[in-house]
Amino acid sequence: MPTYPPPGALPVATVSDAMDRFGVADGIRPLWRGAALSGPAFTVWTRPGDNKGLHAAFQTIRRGEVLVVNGGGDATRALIGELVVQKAKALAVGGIVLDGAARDVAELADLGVPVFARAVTPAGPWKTGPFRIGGPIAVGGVPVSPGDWVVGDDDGVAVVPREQVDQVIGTAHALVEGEAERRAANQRLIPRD
Ligand SMILES: O=C([O-])CC(=O)C(=O)O
Ligand SMILES: [Mg+2]
Repeated sequence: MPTYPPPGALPVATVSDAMDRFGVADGIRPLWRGAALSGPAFTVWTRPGDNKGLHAAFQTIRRGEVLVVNGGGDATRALIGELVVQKAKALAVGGIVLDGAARDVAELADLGVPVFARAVTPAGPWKTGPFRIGGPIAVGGVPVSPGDWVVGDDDGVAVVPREQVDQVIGTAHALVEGEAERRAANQRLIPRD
C-alpha cells in the first residue's frame, strides 16, 4: 500500500484546492466532530438501503483501507450502525464513506472510527443484495476507483485519483505554506480609526 499523509495532516479543503478545487464528495458529512481519515479506497456498490455487500467487503478489506460505498444516495435506511463499525474497528479499517445513511451515531465517536455519510436515520438496512465489490463507483458525484486516495475531515471528503496522488500532495504542501504566509499577514493587520 502506498504511504499517505496521516489522517488530519493535510486539510481536505487544501487537498481539493490542489485539484483545481474539484474532487469533493457533495453532501457527505462527518458523523462526529474530529473524524478524519486518509487511505486507499475499497469500493462497494450496493442496492440502496441494503448492507449485504458491506458485510461481504469485510471478508477481504485490509488494514488502513477506506470502505467507500455507493448506496444510491438513499437516506431512508441506515447501511451501518454501531455493530458494523465495531467490526470495521476490529479489522483496523481506515474509515467508512457512505453515499447513504448510518445510525447509532452516538456510539460512533466512542468507537473512534471515522464515518462519513449523507444522512442519519434509525431505520435499519435490508440484507439481501445485490451488490458489487471492487469496481469504479461514485460518492457525492465524485468518481472513486479502488486504490484512489480518500481523505476526510470536519469539512467533508475528497477523492484523489491514484495516478495524481504524488502531484496533489506536493501541490497541497505548497498551498499550506502559502496559507501560513497569509495567516501571518492577517495577524499583522491593525484597525484603522
Ligand atoms: O443492523 C444493522 O445492520 C446496522 C446496525 O444498526 C448496526 O450495525 O449496529
Ligand atoms: Mg445497530
